[in-house]
Amino acid sequence: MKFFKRARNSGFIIPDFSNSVKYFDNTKCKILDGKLLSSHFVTQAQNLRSGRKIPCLAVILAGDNPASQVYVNNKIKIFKEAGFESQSFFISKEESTEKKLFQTIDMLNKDDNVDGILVQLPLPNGLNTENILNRILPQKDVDGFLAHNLGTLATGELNSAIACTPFGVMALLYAYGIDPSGKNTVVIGRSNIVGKPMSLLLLSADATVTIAHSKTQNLIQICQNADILVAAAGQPEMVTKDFIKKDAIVIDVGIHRKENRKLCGDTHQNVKEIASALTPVPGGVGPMTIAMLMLNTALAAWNK
Ligand SMILES: Nc1nc2c(c(=O)[nH]1)N[C@@H](CN(C=O)c1ccc(C(=O)N[C@@H](CCC(=O)O)C(=O)O)cc1)CN2
Repeated sequence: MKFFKRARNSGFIIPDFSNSVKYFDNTKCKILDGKLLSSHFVTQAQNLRSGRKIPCLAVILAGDNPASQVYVNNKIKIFKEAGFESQSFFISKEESTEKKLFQTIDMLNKDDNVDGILVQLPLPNGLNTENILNRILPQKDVDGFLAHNLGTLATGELNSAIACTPFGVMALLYAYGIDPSGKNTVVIGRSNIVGKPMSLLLLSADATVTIAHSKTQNLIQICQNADILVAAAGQPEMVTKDFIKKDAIVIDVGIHRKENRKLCGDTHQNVKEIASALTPVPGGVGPMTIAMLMLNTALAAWNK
């Protein structure tokens, strides 16, 4: 964007504001700030800690996925900031067998000081994720991924660990005064980690819920009916403004690294032209995932 141009006749530099409206993002779309909200959670967790058992999380990282290494380090750093304890178990790709992971989980299941066990996903190829996760005791499943905990959520009970990403989405919605009750909501994605628990949480909050996925027909029309649209499709910038009902709230759960190294989500930036609120990537749902992990670990430690 240029504010000046060279005059055609004189060659002088003269002001030119003709494009200035494009300089700032002048849409009215509100940005739902997960980074800010997550920092409030960390502070509150710090304050609540005094006089109680120090919550302890054990993180298992199998293999050498570089993004997973970053996420695990972030978790350890944030736990430390809140005065929580964490232990990490790094298992090389070569050593990552089902037997080795079972042994590590069994040892942590028995350790009374460990309140929560987290196996960082994705696991190296060849390992059966479900088998390995199901080795964790349900009361130590602070990711909320186990069939036991997802099943509890399906009954409408909210008293066992809830998957951190959808839990963080609900916290963000309520923090911005957005009540899903009675709203038409569409969740794109049906994974056990995000799509299904997200839909169950919205249902528990009295929303009308549609789950869309890769085989859904007329996806755009379905999304155009959503007051709240949750994009968890795993496809970079797939959701464009054409999907969005005017003034809808758009929650972007995706996180992808583009060729230019910048991060993007499942939604295109042009949704801001139509939506009334959007979670940014980065700084939206991602930080809330870690905040909710802290909350789940604290609850596992304090509600024994
Ligand atoms: N056992 C688990 N594995 C995975 C989970 C999970 O919840 N439990 N979720 C993702 C990865 N993840 C946490 O593990 C995670 C990803 C991203 C963020 C985040 O805060 N992202 C930042 C951007 C970070 C960057 O610069 O790369 C943001 O969105 O602002 C937090 C947690 C898969 N595996």
